[in-house]
Amino acid sequence: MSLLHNITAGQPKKLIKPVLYTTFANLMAIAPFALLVGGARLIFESFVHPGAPLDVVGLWWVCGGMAAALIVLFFCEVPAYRAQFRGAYETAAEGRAQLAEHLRKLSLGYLNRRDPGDLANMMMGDFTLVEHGISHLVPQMLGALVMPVLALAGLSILDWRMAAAMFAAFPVAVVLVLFTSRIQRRLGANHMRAKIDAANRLQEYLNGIRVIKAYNMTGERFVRLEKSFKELMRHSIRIEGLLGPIVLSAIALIRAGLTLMVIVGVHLLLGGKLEVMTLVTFLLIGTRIFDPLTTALVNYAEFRYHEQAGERIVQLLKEPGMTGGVLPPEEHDIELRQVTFGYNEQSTLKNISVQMPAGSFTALVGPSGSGKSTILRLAARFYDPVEGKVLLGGQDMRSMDPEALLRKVSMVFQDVYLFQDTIGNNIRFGRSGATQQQVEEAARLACCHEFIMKLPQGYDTMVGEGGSTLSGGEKQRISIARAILKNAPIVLLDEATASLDPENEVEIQRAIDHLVQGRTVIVIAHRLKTIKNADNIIVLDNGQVVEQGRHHDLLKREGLYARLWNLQQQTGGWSITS
Ligand SMILES: Nc1ncnc2c1ncn2[C@@H]1O[C@H](COP(=O)(O)OP(=O)(O)OP(=O)(O)O)[C@@H](O)[C@H]1O
Repeated sequence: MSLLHNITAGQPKKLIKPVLYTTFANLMAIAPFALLVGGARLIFESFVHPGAPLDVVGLWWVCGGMAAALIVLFFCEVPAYRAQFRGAYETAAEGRAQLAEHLRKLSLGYLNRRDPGDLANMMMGDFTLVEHGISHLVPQMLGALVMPVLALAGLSILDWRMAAAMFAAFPVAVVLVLFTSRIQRRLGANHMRAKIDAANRLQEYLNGIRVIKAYNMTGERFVRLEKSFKELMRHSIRIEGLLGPIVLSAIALIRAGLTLMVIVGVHLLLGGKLEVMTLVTFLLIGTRIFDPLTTALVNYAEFRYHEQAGERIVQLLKEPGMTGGVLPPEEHDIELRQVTFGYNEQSTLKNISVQMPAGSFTALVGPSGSGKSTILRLAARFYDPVEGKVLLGGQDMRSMDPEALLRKVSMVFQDVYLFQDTIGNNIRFGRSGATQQQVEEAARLACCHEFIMKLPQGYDTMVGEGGSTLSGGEKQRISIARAILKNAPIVLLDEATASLDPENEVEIQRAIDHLVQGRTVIVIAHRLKTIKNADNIIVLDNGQVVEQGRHHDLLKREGLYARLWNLQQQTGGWSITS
């Protein structure tokens, strides 16, 4: 049962229709064959009993019956075919959507631990194997067994000795194939790993193709990619090379049943212990019975590999998402109370306690790697702390529904991601169902309406994947428009670095001013002049709060903040001097 559960990626009910229809179609497929045996018996009757007239009427009935059976069979096979493919594609489509939904609920910590190639392969490759399992393997395997099982029952009644000879080797073949299961599991897992590694290498190669070209590293990177492809080839050859001969041996054993049956049949016939008609019946059925049996056997071997793909999906679906069902409160002050957190064994934040009152403007400052982005991620509950609590309105965020919580938060990051969709829809992502007027209003406040209107199709202009067709400043402003449209009471902002030109900088600053009005705002500040008016500046160093207060107070202390401030005053940005 767990095999069927796995191969359907947790939806075994989807097999009911395809299996029932296919089994019925296979039952119907026996009718013409049974009529053929009947016809042959009529013909042989006149030879076995010389002088007996040929039953011409009976033969015509057989012919008519065969024609009718063919028509009935056609009308059985069409719905069977439809049920198989509908079942397969429905399962894959629903399963992919269910998995995508589940991924959204998992913590970023879990997703970070998994390779992106692994998840992409699961979404596309593993579900394709599940599709094939439902459309072909399981219905064909079970359907193929209908004829041999009925034949075994019928022939055993006709002559048990002949039936025993016919199926003598079958149990041995089954044991042989079952024996391969464990080897196949190990080889299948290795093959799957090699496939994921090749997908990761390919993704890395494609993502980094600009850097590869710029540094002329084509050769070196390509060697890694080529190596992963060769490794995949090696595992593919190994899985086929080891399992192929075992499955072929099992097939040979099954087919040997026909020879054994003929030998036993001739022996019994010569000894006068078997009628000619019985031998003829066995011969006729024997030639037809071994193909479905070998189909079932080969399908079973393949089935185990596909089952592993489904099992991976089932395991991921079992992975618990972030807990909490309580709706977040209407008070929007945020507090980190004695929080310790690390992405791995190392602690990134060490026993931090900070408060961000509702409606206040808090700035996070500190050297690179000091933990600023990590605090933002905890405030949005992308992760839960290892120790301590993150509180919203005095309540532990762990108890809150993560999705309801995210509805209260607008985020603007440095690395803006835009979807391959129109600019209008990319802004509407902030609030689905927003009218065109509302989208344009948000775009105006974010200082991007003008440049959008200059584009060929205005708000209907398509954006390349990740926003590749727009400049950094333009993408930033679109993401601010998105956040303005969302109109959430909490704003988390990773301020753009000094890489923007002065014109863009002024516009983005204006857009941000609109976004943060009257909200609880936490900003990661790279340029300290932008946070001079912050209500509280939290200075981090190596995962700890080393100072906090207002700009002038911190300057007076002459600590890390004052040093960073003086440094920025001196440089004002980097330049090439020679
Ligand atoms: N997803 C992650 N997995 C593992 N370690 C991470 C991850 N993200 C950040 N880190 C590590 O955590 C530490 C703090 O990172 P964080 O991004 O919070 O610093 P930051 O102060 O925002 O840095 P920057 O100003 O350079 O963006 C760093 O040592 C970083 O390497």
